[in-house]
Amino acid sequence: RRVNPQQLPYPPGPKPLPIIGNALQVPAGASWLTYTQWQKHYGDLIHIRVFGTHVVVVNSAKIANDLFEKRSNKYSDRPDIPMVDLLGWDFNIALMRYGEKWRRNRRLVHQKFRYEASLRYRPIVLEKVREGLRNVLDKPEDFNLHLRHIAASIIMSVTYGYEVNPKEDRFVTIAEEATEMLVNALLPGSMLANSFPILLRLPEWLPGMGFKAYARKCFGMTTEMKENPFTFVKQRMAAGTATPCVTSDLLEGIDTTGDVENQEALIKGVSAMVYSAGADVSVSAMTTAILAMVLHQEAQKRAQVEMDLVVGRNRLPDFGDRDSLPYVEAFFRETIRWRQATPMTVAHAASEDDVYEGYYIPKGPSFIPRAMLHDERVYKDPEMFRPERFLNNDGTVNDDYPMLSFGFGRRICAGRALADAEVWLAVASVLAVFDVTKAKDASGCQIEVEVKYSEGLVSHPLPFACSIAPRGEDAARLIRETDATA
Ligand code: HEM
Repeated sequence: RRVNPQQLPYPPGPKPLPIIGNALQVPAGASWLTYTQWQKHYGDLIHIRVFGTHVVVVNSAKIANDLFEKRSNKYSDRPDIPMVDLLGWDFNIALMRYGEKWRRNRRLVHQKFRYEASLRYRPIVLEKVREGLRNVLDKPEDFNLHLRHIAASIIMSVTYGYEVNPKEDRFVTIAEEATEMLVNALLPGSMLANSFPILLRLPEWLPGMGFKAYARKCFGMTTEMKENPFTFVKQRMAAGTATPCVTSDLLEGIDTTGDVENQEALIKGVSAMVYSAGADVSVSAMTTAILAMVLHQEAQKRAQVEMDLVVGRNRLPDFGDRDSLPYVEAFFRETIRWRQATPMTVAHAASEDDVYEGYYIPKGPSFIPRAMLHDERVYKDPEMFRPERFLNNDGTVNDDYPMLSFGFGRRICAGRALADAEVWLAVASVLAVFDVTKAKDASGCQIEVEVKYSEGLVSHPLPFACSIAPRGEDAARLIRETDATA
C-alpha cells in the first residue's frame, strides 16, 4: 500500500492462496497453454503471484506494444534470477538486468549482428546449409543431428572462424552442456535459491544445498566455454592464420590505450553468449519446418511448384531468390508463427512502478508475453498451419512478418537477421531438393506423427519419424555437387 498510494487494483487473475499465491495453478512446463485458457476468463493482462513474486502475463500484441515498445524505458529489465551468477552465466545478455553492463554488451552484439553486418555471414550460412543437405542425403534418419550441426557450425564459424567437428566437437559439447545446465536451473521450481536467495548464503554441508555443487560444475563449464574458443582465436591471430570472425574483429577494435583486460573480458562474454542465444532456438525453428512439411503435403507441394518455376531444377536456391518466392516466404513465416521456438519469449521486468489502464503494476514483476502469434483475433484458426495467411489475394507476400517470435522493444532478439537468413535458407533448400513425407514401418504402414513439443525456455518438436528423400536423381546430383572438396 505504501508503494501503491492510489490503491489501484492489480490486473485481474485467478485467486491466490495465502503465502504461496498462485504457485499451484501455474504448471512448471507448458504454462503458455494455461495462460491461453486464463485469457478467456481474465482478459489480456493477467496478474498472478508465485510466492512473493508478482507475475504479469501479457496476452495481446497491443498491450505488448504499449508496454514493451512505447514504454520501453520502463519495461526492458529482466527478472532477477540469483542462480545465474552462481552458474557463471553472468555474461548472458538475454538474462542481464537492464543497465550499463547490458548496454555495453548489447552495443557489441548489435555492431556485429545488425542487419547490414549480418549480410557478411551469408556465404557461411550458404556453405553450412549446403553441407547440411549433403549430410541429410547421406543419413536422412539423423536429420535432427544434421540440423543441430548446421546451427552450431554457422554460429561457431561466424563467431570464432572455427570449423565444427561433426562428431563430439569439444567447443560445441561444452557449450551445449553448460546451456542445458542453465536451462534446467531456470525451470520454475527447479532451484529453490531462485525464489529464496537467502539459501545462497547457507553453508554447502546443510541438506538441500545440492544446488551449490551443481552451480560449481556449471561454473567450470561456462569458464571453459568462454576461454577455450577465445584462446583459439587469439593463437590463430598471433600466428597470422585467423579467419576473420566476430571475435577477431572485436579484438582488432580494442583500444590499446584503455583497459585491455576489461575489454577482452567483454569480448569473451559476448562471443560465448552467441552460441547459447542462437543455436538451440534456430534448431527448433528448422525442426518445426520439417514437421510442417511432413504434416502438410499440400503446402510442401505448392512451395515446390513455385521453387521449380522460379529457381528451376538445375541449381539450388540462394538469398537472391527470396523476393521471387512468395509462397516459400509464407511457408517460412508460418513456421515461425505456428510454433514459436520460445513460446514465452524471455520474461521482461519493470524497472519502476507503473499504472496501465487503471491497473497498478509494481516495479520488478516478471512480464511473460504469451504466444500472441496464436491470438485467434489476429490469426484465424491459429493452430492450423496455413502459409496463405501471409499472402495477399494476388499471391504476393503481405506486410505481416511474425516479428513477435523474436520478442519486443529494446530486448528484441539481437541476432534476428542471422536467424531469419539461416532458417529461411534451410527451409527453402530442403523444399527445393527433398520430399519430406511420413515414414513407413516394416509392414509398409505410415507412421503417424503427432505435434508434441518439449517444455522449457526453448521448445522443440519431440522426436518424430519421417522420410526425407531427394526429389529425383537430379536433385541428389545437385546436392553432391555442392561439395567443393569432392
Ligand atoms: C530462430 C531463431 C531465433 C529466435 C526465434 C530467437 C528469439 C529470441 C527471443 C524471443 C528473444 C527474447 C526477446 C525479448 O526479451 O523480448 C531473444 C533474445 C536474444 N537473441 Fe535470439 N532468437 C533466435 C536466434 C538468435 C541468434 C542466431 C542469435 C545470435 C546472435 C540471437 C541472439 C539473441 C540475443 C543476444 C538476445 C538477447 C537480447 C537482449 O536481452 O538484449 N538469437 N531471441
